[in-house]
Parts: sequence; structure tokens; C-alpha cells
Amino acid sequence: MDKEAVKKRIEELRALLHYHNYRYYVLDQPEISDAEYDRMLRELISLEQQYPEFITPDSPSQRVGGEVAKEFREVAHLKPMYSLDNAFGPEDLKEFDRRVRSLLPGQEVEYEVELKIDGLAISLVYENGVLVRGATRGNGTTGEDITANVKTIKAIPLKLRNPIPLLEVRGEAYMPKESFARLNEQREERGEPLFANPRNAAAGSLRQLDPKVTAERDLSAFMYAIGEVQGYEPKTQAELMEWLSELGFKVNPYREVFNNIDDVINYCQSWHEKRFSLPYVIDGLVIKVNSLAQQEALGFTAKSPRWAIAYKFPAEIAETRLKDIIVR
Ligand SMILES: NC(=O)c1c(N)nc(OC2CCCC2)nc1O[C@@H]1CCC[C@@H]1O
Repeated sequence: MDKEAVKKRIEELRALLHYHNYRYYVLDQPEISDAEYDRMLRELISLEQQYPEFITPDSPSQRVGGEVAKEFREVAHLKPMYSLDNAFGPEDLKEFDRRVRSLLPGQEVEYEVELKIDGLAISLVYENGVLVRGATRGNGTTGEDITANVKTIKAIPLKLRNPIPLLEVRGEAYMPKESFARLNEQREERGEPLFANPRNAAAGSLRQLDPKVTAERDLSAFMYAIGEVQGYEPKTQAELMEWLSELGFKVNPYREVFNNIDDVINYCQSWHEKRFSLPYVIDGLVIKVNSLAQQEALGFTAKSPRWAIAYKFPAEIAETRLKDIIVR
């Protein structure tokens, strides 16, 4: 092939690999076999090795970086990443609703409710649709630069399906329950210390100085908020989630909009048992005022938004304690 033809083939392979990565890791609906995907990736890597001048940072071949970092650089978030106040039961949710409505007198209020993924909060920055930076939440103002590690997470697009000038998107990196069980089995066989839970395993896997180790840990990520953005003005949280999904991000499918807190409470309580059948761990649900204009009006306290709250499940009564109580 002449140089032009190679350039064309490389671009064709990149588009195909981005698309099939999206189908498999974001939509969970693969269209081709792993073998076919790997064949295309091997062809791309060999063409890029022959013509390194054609390599771009968003090429699928660039997911697993080469060098091992010495330490993590500290980076400043373009906008602060807040934590959430907690609600431990229906009464707390009713109190939250009263407070929100008292601050929005005479206004209709809708709540958008999402599952609360129990992982590690991350921030991703895309410039002209290309992933340029990944960071941990850290203290909310600055985090650790883990760009090389987030690039190994296949659910995280290296390139958006339609580019916009600037986007800082936030989400939760997590380790599926299956991957967690397999990882601990491996560590047990090697006599290594086990991870206590998938959240610790995800955090430990992302804060690795060697991206090759992160790449083996089968991490995924659900995105759920934006920080800085240029080129898009969503009206509601529900619309924002749809838009993130169209851009190519993995967005959790279990989300509902309600116009009263009693329906929110019923929905939260319906997940007490259902959550155990999910392939990932959730530690509650997140309730957000749906209108972004109302979120703006409500603002933030020093550490968390007035327009969102986390509903936490009641602590699980361990089987033994329950039996013990009954026996007594
Ligand atoms: N863990 C989650 O699934 C989750 C979510 N679904 N939605 C949000 O919304 C943010 C937006 C503004 C404040 C909270 N945050 C989440 O987790 C964060 C990470 C750090 C504090 C919260 O747990």
C-alpha cells in the first residue's frame, strides 16, 4: 500500500474499532467477535508501527500507555467536585423536599433519581472531543492525574461521537462484582492481600503507577454529571444524562423522574432488595432536582449541593446477628 492508502486504512480501522468498542463496552451489545476485534486492532498497531507519524492520542492503540509514572501529578478541577449530604430514611427525604420547596416558593419541582454507584469518583476532560485528562476527585478542588489509567477503561471513550469544544464530565469508575471475585481469587492463589470490597479494588486499580496493571483490572465507569462545558446548555438532569449517552459515555439505565417525594421514597425502597441482582455494587440512590435552572438557584453549601441528596440503604443486618437475635 502507498502512504496515502495506509493513512486511509488507519483512519478506517480507528473508526471501526471506536464503534465496536462503543457497542461492546458502553452498550453491552457487541456486533462482532472478540477475535475479529483483536484482528483489526493488531492490523492498526502494525500499520502505526510502520508509520508512527500517523499515531494520534485518540487512536484505540493508545489505550494502554507504555511508561510507569513515578508519582501522580496534582491537577485542579475546572469546577469543584462536591460530595453529597446523606438521607438515611423517608423522613430525611421529606425534610430535603421541604427545604428545596421552601427555597423555590410557588414553583413546580421534579426530582431525577439515579442509582448511587459505589466506586471512585473521576473527572474526565475532553478538548474538541478528544480525551486529554483524567483525574480522581481528590479533595473536590484538586485530584490526582490518572489520565494513563482512565484510558485503559474501555467504557471511557477516547473520542466523543460528536465533538464539542470543551467538556469536563464526572462519573464513577467501578469494578463489576464478577471481576472483583476473580481478582481476589487470583490474589489468594498468589498469597497477596485481598481487597475488602469492589470500591477499594477500583480505587487501588486506578491509583496504580503502572497503567498495564490498571488495564488488567477490568474496570468500567458510569458518567452522571458535567463540570465545565462549552457548546451545550442542557435544561434538565434527565436531558443531560441522555446527551452523555449520545456522546458515547456509559450512563446508568436505572433513572426516573418524579414530581413528588413520596414516589421518590417508594422508588428508593424498591431497590433495597433489587440491588443484590445488579452486576455492580450500589450504596444507595442519588436524588437531584431535575431543572438545572433550579439547581443554579439552590446552589451549594460549603461541601455539597442543596439540590441533591444521597439516599443510603439501611445497614444490612448480617445473617448471623439476625439468627442470633431470633434464637435469643
Ligand atoms: N456515585 C454516584 O453514582 C453519583 C451519582 N449518580 N451522581 C452524583 O452527582 C454528583 C453531582 C453533584 C454532587 C453529586 N454523584 C455521585 O457520586 C458522587 C461522587 C462523590 C460524592 C458522590 O458520592
